[in-house]
Amino acid sequence: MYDDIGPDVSESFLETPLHPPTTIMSGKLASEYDSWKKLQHIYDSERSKLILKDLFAHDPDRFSKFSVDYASKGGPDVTMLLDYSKNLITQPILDTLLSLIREAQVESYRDKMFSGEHINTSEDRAVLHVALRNFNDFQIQEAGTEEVASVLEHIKVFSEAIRSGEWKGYTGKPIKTIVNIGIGGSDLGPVMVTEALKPYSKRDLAAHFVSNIDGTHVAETLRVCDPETTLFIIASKTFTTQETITNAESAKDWFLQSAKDKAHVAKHFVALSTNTKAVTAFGISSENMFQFWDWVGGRYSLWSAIGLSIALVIGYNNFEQLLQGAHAMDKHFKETPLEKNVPVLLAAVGIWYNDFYGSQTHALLPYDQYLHKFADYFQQGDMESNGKTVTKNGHRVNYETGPIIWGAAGTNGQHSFYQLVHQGTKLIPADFIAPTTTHNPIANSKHHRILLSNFFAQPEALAFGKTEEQVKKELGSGASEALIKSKVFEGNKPSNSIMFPLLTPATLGALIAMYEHKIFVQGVVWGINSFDQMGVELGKVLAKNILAQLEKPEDVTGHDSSTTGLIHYYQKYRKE
Ligand SMILES: O=P(O)(O)OC[C@H]1O[C@@H](O)[C@H](O)[C@@H](O)[C@@H]1O
Repeated sequence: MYDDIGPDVSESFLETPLHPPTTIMSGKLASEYDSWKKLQHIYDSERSKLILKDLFAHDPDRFSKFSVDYASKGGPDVTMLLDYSKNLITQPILDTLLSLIREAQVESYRDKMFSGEHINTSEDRAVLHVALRNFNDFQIQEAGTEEVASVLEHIKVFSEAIRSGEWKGYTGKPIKTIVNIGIGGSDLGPVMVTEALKPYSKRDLAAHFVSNIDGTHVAETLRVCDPETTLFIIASKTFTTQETITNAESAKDWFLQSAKDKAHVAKHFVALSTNTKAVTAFGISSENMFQFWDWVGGRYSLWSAIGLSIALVIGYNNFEQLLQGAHAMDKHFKETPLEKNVPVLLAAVGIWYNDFYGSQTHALLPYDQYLHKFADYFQQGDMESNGKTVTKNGHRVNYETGPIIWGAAGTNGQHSFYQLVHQGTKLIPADFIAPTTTHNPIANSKHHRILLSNFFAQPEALAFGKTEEQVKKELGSGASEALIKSKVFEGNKPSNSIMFPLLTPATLGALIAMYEHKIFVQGVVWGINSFDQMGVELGKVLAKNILAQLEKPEDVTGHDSSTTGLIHYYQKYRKE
């Protein structure tokens, strides 16, 4: 049944809609909106006046005007500060950006998403990751949403059985190691969250994540696993993804070399999927399957059964806190006026740089080692969602869509790529993210104070720079012109700063949901479908074809000379 693994079976292509999408689109390109034209005019005529140094000098209240104190309403207490004052905006610019968001009917699309309308038009699906963390609050009409609570209960019971040692492996020993086998959305969320919430983890339960088809990934992982005490979690929405199924088969072969009897698979393999048939065919019984639904997009799925590894690592109660923190952010996004709506504001300033300043990238810079996978996670979250050139109506856009997302945990980045951010030729908007309090207050929190001093200093340096006069004064007479120029920081580089008291499960939930909704808002403005991923298909199709040609040089046909040459090189030098 796995003959057709790979090219044409990703979640995007599984169910091509046979009937037209239910949502009627206006068909306008973003650049046709009046507010877009107004923004272009403002950019052309006022750009030279948008100097952060002057904007701050002329308005002592700039910080309070351009910052929001987020506080959760209901659920666990979460507070967060968004300071967006160090952006190249004025109140009229922000107002116009918000008009653009209104003109694009973001509020109406937001409500459509929350009510379960099929806003993923190309696949005719609802987009309901918000239903996974809803706790019976919003009214959502979609088949499957009524089953969310029972899947959470399944996760709870199972994770407690594993964590307490009640669940035993085939030789009667408790589980000591879990291995999540998945890729993309079935990997990045659990990896990022389990890293981020390490202080809440059960330290004597080792967690590994295998994603890459490169045999090295699974081989190196299995090297440190004991088949008697290892649980494999096969995470795949479609359960047809080539990498995941191949890795899972290899893990099963490795396990059976020791366990011998296939009946033991039930104690050591569970599946997280929407595809019961394929899970059963793999040899995992439906009792050991944690269900989710086609309205959960892969990159929005950590809140679903895909989060099982998270619940195992941090415990079910903490997993639920993560969901509740996200739910409170959903409420904020749904109910707060645009002017104070954190995801909307992030989206608005992002559009300003992406579409008017021509910024190509956006950096996520968490000053928290636990968030070291945050940018990796949102590379998929943002770039797979908004990396599109065609609108929902099939028109080619004549503006930039999703930014390139990248970043690293501070202060490491400062010693590598910050040089270019400060003095390079590109404008790189960045989000600086930090907790006021650390989980590791070693040396009387000295480390954290140093970390935060950098967190405060970098946006300040980016915004205000260092003038030639300042450099001259510092260097004194005799310094060469070239040296002086090399030490000037032009400044006027924009950033957001996001702070919260402590990286708790609920805070992390809110932070992730905040970025999810930012991505949503931008996608609606650009008129694209943020919830399919057709762009990942072509390479898979070509790879399937090439895989069948790898044996003999004479089989290699139908390629350009470069691809043919590369395959021939492989065939000449490979050693099996
Ligand atoms: O969970 P699955 O079905 O194995 O899919 C994994 C990933 O597969 C990729 O092809 C998709 O681009 C991702 O969006 C998805 O998360």
